[in-house]
Amino acid sequence: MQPKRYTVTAALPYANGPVHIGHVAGVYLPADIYVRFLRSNNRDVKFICGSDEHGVPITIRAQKEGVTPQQVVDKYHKLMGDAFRDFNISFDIYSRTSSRTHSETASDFFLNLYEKGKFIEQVSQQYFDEKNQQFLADRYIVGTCPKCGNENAYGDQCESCGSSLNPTDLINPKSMLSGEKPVMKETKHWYLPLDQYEGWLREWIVEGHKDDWKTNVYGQCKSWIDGGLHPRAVTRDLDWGVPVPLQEAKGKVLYVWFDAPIGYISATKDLTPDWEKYWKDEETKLVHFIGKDNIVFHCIIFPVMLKAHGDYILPDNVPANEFLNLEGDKISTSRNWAVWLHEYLEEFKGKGDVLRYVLCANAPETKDNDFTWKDYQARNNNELLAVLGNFVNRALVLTHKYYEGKVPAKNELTDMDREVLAEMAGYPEKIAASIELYRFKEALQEMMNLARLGNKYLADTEPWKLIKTDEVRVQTILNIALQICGSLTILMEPFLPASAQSLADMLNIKVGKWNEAGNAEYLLAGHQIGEAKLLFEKVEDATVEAQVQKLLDTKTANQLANAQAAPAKENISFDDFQKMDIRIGTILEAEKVAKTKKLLKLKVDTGIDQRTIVSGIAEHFVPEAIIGQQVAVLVNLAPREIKGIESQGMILMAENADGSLKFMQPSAAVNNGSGVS
Ligand SMILES: Nc1ncnc2c1ncn2[C@@H]1O[C@H](COP(=O)(O)OP(=O)(O)OP(=O)(O)O)[C@@H](O)[C@H]1O
Ligand SMILES: [Zn+2]
Repeated sequence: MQPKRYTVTAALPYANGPVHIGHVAGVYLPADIYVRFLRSNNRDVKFICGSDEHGVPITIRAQKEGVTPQQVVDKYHKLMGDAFRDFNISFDIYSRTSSRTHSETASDFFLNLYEKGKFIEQVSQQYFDEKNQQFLADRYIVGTCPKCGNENAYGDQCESCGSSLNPTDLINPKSMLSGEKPVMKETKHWYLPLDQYEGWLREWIVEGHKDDWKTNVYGQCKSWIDGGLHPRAVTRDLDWGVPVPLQEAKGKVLYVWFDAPIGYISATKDLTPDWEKYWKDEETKLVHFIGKDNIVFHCIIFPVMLKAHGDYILPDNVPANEFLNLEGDKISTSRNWAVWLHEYLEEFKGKGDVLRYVLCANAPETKDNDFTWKDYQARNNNELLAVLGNFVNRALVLTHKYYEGKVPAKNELTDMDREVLAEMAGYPEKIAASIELYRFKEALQEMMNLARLGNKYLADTEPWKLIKTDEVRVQTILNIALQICGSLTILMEPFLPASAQSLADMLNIKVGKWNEAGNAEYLLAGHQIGEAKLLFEKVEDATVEAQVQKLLDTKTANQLANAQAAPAKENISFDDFQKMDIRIGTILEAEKVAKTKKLLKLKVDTGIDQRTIVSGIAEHFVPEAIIGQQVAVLVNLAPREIKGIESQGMILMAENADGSLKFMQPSAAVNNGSGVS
């Protein structure tokens, strides 16, 4: 049965960095496609999102940058909101959890559960930083992971092996604030007894959603439930967050994962006075779009909160995606390994839809996927441009050429015409079926198949040849081609909204509703179409090469930033050192050793003599550029034959963390032969 209305939420992005393509592919794009589709079907839908502005990573970032947490979230809230808008993510509201409405709503929610006796209160020993007089929650504490030995594991999670941890699991715990070893101190917190809901969760998810939830989501939930659930603290000793609304809880705030999902509710309140209909009426279908690391919060913890409250509906589905990687590596905000949405939109003006297309076609729906610039280029050039853009352009240009831009009449139909029209009529339903099942990749493929159908139809009928012999037939062919274009405006709109609008402008029509797609009379004979423009442009090699270079630069910068000096070698005696005869000499000649990549043959004036040295530095220096430079030479290294040349000594080099080589040079010119000691 069709629901009366929909509430669609997209994970609240964390306001400690900009939006990247992983976020988009995982969450915001599929959610937007779904919502646009629902709107096109005249369904009553509210599309809800906002920034998640609480939690320890925000306060840590603020401390690092020497600003207030509010300044951090203000900056990223704006950056993210603007990027989503410019990318045509059509939220009905983009709110934030530092808003007044939100803190009231989250507070009330907590109190409601508190008064119903839904929490367990527990006093326990927790780490405390004596120097800063503060309890150390979650990421405020680091130490060695007991599972994998990573020395920088956080109090709540090890990012190296993915284990979820408690602060007390860490070996050698250290405060992130003072760097000191924390002490144990008593503190009281409120826990949500998830274990008491195990039976209910089993019934609701394990039995109830076996068939309609995605296997990756269902599997994760089942394994959590099978593994046994434990009470989870919903309060923290912190000063950044929604204060716990109890007298005895001064200085404590709600745990960020307790308050964030309530953010969906408070955002809806900010959107409409009718908000309760969207959260409390059984005839509303609630759908959460998220990435895989949020599954436990949206399928277990938040539903338990809603259930404990009692007034709210539960999600009908949580179509979580797996992760998108970038050029073979995990996307990471802290390592700057990402394609940032706002940067893309700046550098690729007017090409938002190309990214939407690529990220949908390659979405991590059932497994982790990889974004590469090569794939971006190929999909743009071979699919968007060659199939969709090309078909539309041909249909419009020919209509202008033969009929002054007026839709020609549909005359007598051939069998082929009838088949093409029948196939076209089937697409709206086919695409709808895929979208309703959250299979957006498949839906996009079907939309492109309609463009392929149009392309093939024109290639098979060849109106540009027929025009000389059978003009009446050409009228019919172009009429049908234009009907396909008309349907495409509607069917591509959820995926490529800006291009759908451009195409509609060219056809001089409005983007219609879903039920108008597939109609063989969508454009009436005689209708004047507008100017034909190109929907897509070729992406050149140089463009993607520049993007790849940008990523390589990031990699190098990371290597340099994270470089650790190699451990010291064993001690040697002064005599051992004295045995080495190191002199300053001048390079007189330099040339590449034939048929090698790395070797230069150098002639060096060592002050003692002029000698030949073969050095593996050809990838780092242009021969002509190093002539005349003074360098340090180990002159008593036993001679050695390299590629048939006798090398008499060694040039000393410093190797940087990025692998580049630099000469060891005196700070001012000295006589050749000067000893180094
Ligand atoms: N690479 C990715 N692929 C798919 N989904 C992602 C990816 N990274 C984040 N997401 C999802 O995007 C949503 C918002 O992410 P959130 O702001 O919580 O950042 P995050 O997971 O901490 O990412 P990051 O560490 O890269 O900033 C979440 O639902 C998350 O699962
Ligand atoms: Zn680990």
